[in-house]
Amino acid sequence: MAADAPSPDAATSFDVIVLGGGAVGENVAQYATEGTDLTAAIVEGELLGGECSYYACMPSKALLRPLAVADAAANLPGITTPEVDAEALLARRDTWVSHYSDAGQVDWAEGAGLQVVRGHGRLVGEREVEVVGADGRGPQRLRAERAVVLATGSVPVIPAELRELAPWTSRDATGVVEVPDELVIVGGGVVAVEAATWMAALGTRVTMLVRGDALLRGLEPFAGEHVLEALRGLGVDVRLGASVVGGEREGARETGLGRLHGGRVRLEVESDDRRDTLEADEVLVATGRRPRLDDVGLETVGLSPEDVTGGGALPDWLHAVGDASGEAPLTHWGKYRARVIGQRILAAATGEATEPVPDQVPVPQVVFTDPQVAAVGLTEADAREAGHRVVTAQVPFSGAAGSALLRDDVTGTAQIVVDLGTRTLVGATFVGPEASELLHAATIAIVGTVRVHALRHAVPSYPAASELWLRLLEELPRALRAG
Ligand SMILES: Cc1cc2nc3c(=O)[nH]c(=O)nc-3n(C[C@H](O)[C@H](O)[C@H](O)COP(=O)(O)OP(=O)(O)OC[C@H]3O[C@@H](n4cnc5c(N)ncnc54)[C@H](O)[C@@H]3O)c2cc1C
Ligand SMILES: NC(=O)c1ccc[n+]([C@@H]2O[C@H](COP(=O)([O-])OP(=O)(O)OC[C@H]3O[C@@H](n4cnc5c(N)ncnc54)[C@H](O)[C@@H]3O)[C@@H](O)[C@H]2O)c1
Repeated sequence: MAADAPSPDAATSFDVIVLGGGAVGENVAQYATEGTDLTAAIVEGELLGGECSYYACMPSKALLRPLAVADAAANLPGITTPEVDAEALLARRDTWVSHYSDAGQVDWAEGAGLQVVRGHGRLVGEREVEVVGADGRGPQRLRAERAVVLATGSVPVIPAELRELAPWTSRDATGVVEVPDELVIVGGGVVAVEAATWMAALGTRVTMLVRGDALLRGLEPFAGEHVLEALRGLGVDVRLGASVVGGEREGARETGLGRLHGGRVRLEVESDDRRDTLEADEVLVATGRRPRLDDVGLETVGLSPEDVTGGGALPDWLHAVGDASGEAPLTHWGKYRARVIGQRILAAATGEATEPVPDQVPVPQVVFTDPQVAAVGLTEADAREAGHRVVTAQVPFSGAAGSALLRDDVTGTAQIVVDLGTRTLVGATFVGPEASELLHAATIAIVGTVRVHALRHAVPSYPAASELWLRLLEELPRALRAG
């Protein structure tokens, strides 16, 4: 059973204490102890399983998948188009978030021999942690004999001009209960484009205010262009170069997850030196996230949040992983780093050899819009900026029989970026239906430093979408065909 802080009979000393029981915290605790007698406590202030399980990845993908299938079906002659059933869609979301119960995760943790301590944890000195229960009980003092891991995740950044409006954050969008007739989304990143997709499907009139001139900056420009076209096709009013400079709302207050947070919102919007007023039932802030390190007691050990996220060395007993570390805020990346760091903690305790880790591991990411965007490694621009001499190959997503067969209106683009010196892949981006499934081959090619001439002998099945790889390799200069 999970321990409520403070629990008089709970052990107060553990080999490893993990602050934050998101997917990443769970993984690091598991990898730091598995197959040994080492003990670990996971201190969790909300739900074990964290943001991804209840408020982020799981609910958003539970909402998006039926929509993508319905849209594909609408463009596949031979089957009757399924209709979106909002109530059933939200019910699917509720199932996938286990109705906001973490009982299953607690069972898993206990099965893995991990102690769950409920409450807010903070450092109070070297290897010393204090936990205060959600009801204010405590504090309970815990001691880490070997390591403390900060896996406290991240919080949304809310621009000052919107704070007084009690805006929706991504939690409300994924947990939507009261579907607004009109919604303004501020931001043009991943949360914004995914949320716009499901909110539009639920029948909301969505306006996106994007301060830059493109969506999904940081990815290949063609990715943002495809998604812009798709969102506009769904009826989303995407306004580029538009910034919120002020706003007001009557009765702005927290009313609960996914419920309207007050009366109508009035926003002052600046674009092209013009000011307009925009009204809506709700405003969703999707302007990025920052590591949650303000309230973990770093000052008690002479550290600041910047010391943790800056990439410098931390004391040997302290680690940061996942969103809290300032690295790519993605579940799979955090879990990868958790496996590496967990294994290092275990190795230090047992004398086992540490697993070798390559210097440069590329970060993959999938944006689950329709079409999907899947990218790994460097964009062409980033590769050039990093000093690589590169060549790219680009083909339409419909360029192979298998990818064209996926639906009759296939749009999208596939591109690889190849370093001319090493003749290996340094980046790849696929935009198209089910593009996520093409990505891992690129990740393997980069991690394995496979020369592109060798990839020509990796034969994709016919007619599968992976035949796009053949098209891409054929587009490269002939000189690269020789090893
Ligand atoms: C809408 C949305 C959709 C997303 N979709 C995807 C996706 O499809 N794929 C993907 O890879 N990534 C996705 N992400 C990113 C992903 O959610 C995060 O990268 C991931 O949750 C990070 O995991 P974490 O364990 O580091 O942090 P979290 O999941 O945030 O977990 C941290 C935990 O620590 C607890 N905590 C914090 N401070 C304390 C404290 N002092 N004491 C005790 N407990 C504490 C919190 O309650 C929380 O449970 C999405 C993000 C959002 C916002
Ligand atoms: N499918 C996935 O893997 C997935 C899905 C959702 C979120 N995530 C993760 O969550 C993280 C956070 O997502 P996000 O969309 O909030 O952040 P983001 O960094 O992807 O996008 C933030 C957007 O807000 C804009 N912005 C920033 N400050 C602003 C301001 N003051 N006013 C107006 N616009 C502003 C930026 O220009 C950008 O368009 C992402 O980095 C991503 O790693 C992943």
